[in-house]
Amino acid sequence: MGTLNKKIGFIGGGQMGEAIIKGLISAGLFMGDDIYVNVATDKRIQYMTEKYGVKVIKVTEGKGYDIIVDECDIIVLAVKPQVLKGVLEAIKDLPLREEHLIISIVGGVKTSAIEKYADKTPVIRVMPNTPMLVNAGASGIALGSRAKEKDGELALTIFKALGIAYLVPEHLIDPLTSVSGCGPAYAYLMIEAMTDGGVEMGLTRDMATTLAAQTLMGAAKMVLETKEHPGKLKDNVCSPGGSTIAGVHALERGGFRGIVMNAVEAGKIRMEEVGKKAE
Ligand SMILES: NC(=O)C1=CN([C@@H]2O[C@H](COP(=O)(O)OP(=O)(O)OC[C@H]3O[C@@H](n4cnc5c(N)ncnc54)[C@H](O)[C@@H]3O)[C@@H](O)[C@H]2O)C=CC1
Ligand SMILES: O=C(O)[C@@H]1CCC=N1
Repeated sequence: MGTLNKKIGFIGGGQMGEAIIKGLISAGLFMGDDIYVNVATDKRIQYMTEKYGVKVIKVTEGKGYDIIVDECDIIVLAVKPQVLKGVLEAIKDLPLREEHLIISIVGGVKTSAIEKYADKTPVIRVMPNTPMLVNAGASGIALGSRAKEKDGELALTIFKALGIAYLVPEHLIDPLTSVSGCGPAYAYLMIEAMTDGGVEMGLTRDMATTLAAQTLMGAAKMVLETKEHPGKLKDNVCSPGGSTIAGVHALERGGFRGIVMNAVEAGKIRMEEVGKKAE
């Protein structure tokens, strides 16, 4: 048994389910043996079993969730929003108890929508992100109406093992989604664009990608470790009359900060729409 001395089951073992499983095993919170995963394809059964030594159960015609409900203390909903309703319809008649904890990472879907299908079980909503795969995740956690402080502590322990995690009121989860959930994609665009610029100036693609990625990581580390305002750190790079301020001018002429703020706003609006459709 892992250090949490609990069993955890994942309904959905795709990209995010796998990222969480990998992090939990390497943190020692759960052993492969304590982890159950529902998957939808045979290929995934073989991959998850061989790679993580977890117990994998295939879902066919809406069946296969009972083992997770019977065996696990924590049930993680890690399917796409579009299939969530079918999953909830299928698990609502299973013996979900007060002692279970449901953790949903499904984008946009409120705890109240999930609580309707599980009349005793506490529900927690988490928005993690893909850098969990390399132990550098950033998650927001919100408690549903039945979740107690101890449930929040448990979720914090789980997601802090995969990076950083904040407990927030639920109305902040959609805004947070667009900053940290979607944010990696925005950062990859920046890395790709800086790489293309480097390639245009004659750098090899490999070297330019590594330089750009290391630069974003280093800049992020500076913000986190020095706790300086990003504007001050930016000023420190800009020599008077130098190259950085010329680059900053070019970015601002293109509306860089406004565009990024628009992206964060668009992500939040879309997440709300996706959530409403899924509920
Ligand atoms: N991709 C991301 O960066 C983030 C995603 N999320 C949320 O995580 C959830 C999962 O996303 P991903 O892992 O990226 O998707 P994914 O498509 O990689 O994984 C979903 C998995 O569920 C399986 N599945 C489909 N129907 C099923 C069923 N009825 N029962 C059991 N398993 C079933 C699929 O075969 C697939 O492997 C989504 O709701 C998304 O909003 C949250 C944070 C970040
Ligand atoms: O794009 C999405 O909807 C999900 C939620 C946050 C990241 N990926």
